[in-house]
Amino acid sequence: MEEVRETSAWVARNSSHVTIDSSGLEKVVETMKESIPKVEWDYEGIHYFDNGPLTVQYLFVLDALNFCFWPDKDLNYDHLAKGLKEALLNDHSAFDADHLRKYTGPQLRELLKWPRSLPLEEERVRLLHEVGFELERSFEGKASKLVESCGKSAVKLVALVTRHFPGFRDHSMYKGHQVFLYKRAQIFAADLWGAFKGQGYGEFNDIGSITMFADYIVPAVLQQLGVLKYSSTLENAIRASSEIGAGTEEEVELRACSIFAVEKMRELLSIKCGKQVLSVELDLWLWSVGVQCPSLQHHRTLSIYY
Ligand SMILES: Nc1nc2c(c(CN[C@H]3C=C[C@H](O)[C@@H]3O)cn2[C@@H]2O[C@H](COP(=O)(O)O)[C@@H](O)[C@H]2O)c(=O)[nH]1
Repeated sequence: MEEVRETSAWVARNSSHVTIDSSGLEKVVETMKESIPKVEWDYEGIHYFDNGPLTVQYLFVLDALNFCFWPDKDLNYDHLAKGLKEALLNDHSAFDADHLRKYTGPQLRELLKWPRSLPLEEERVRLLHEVGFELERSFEGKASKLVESCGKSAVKLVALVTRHFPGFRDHSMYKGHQVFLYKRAQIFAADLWGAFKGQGYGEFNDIGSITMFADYIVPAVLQQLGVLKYSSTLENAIRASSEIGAGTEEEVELRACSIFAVEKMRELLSIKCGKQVLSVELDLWLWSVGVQCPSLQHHRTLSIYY
């Protein structure tokens, strides 16, 4: 994901509101010298897995909807992963492409057993339709065909997903530059790799190319660890739970600086301790720390990308 790395680095070099504190970064790496924390994919036991193509379909639908849970204070990622799993266990055809094309808001709510409107519900439904329609048009209705056509390359998979499915084209304009973040497309590749343990549909020869997934949890963890520093205006806005507009400098910097910081962390681990770690592994560790910390305050942006 050279374009994600390069454009995030550009943002980090030109940022106004978020900075990477190199001594904070070194301290964190120091604590990881002895043993690098490793978190098992699906450590929560909430995902569907049958070692076959239906799991690929499940993960693609999951990552098509893997964004913006916070507007409902009781809703989180676990509800989505578990709800979709239950739906699939009850009806193996629930995510067939022709079904995906037809979901309504109330049906999606029912599927997730959620008693009220979902945040950005209309967008969630539109994205499901987009996935169903394009899978049917180009991949015989099967996300597994999409994955098979990538020749074990995560980079190709991200390129193919973003080319065919506009909802996955997570990018922004920043100080006149186009910045690529591709959170949901990259996490789809990582979820396959994690779920299938690097085998079968999860075998990618270039998994090291994937960056961290710029969401709203990991930036907050990096700040708490002292790796990211915010301007006082940004810090106050996050503390006050004020909404931060999508595409604002602040929002792009929070996400891009997180990607750059995790790349730096990986580099430093290699230089200082000779340990080779994947950004995907660092991401899952940082994310799991964040979701287990209920007092963590994260930035709030209405977005379909994360
Ligand atoms: N960077 C990063 N962000 C991630 C995930 C995951 C889940 N990955 C699964 C894969 C294997 C594991 O076992 C995990 O279960 C979700 N998110 C993001 O978090 C936010 C949800 O927060 P809350 O509202 O509190 O539930 C939202 O933006 C969502 O898109 C990740 O891994 N990395």
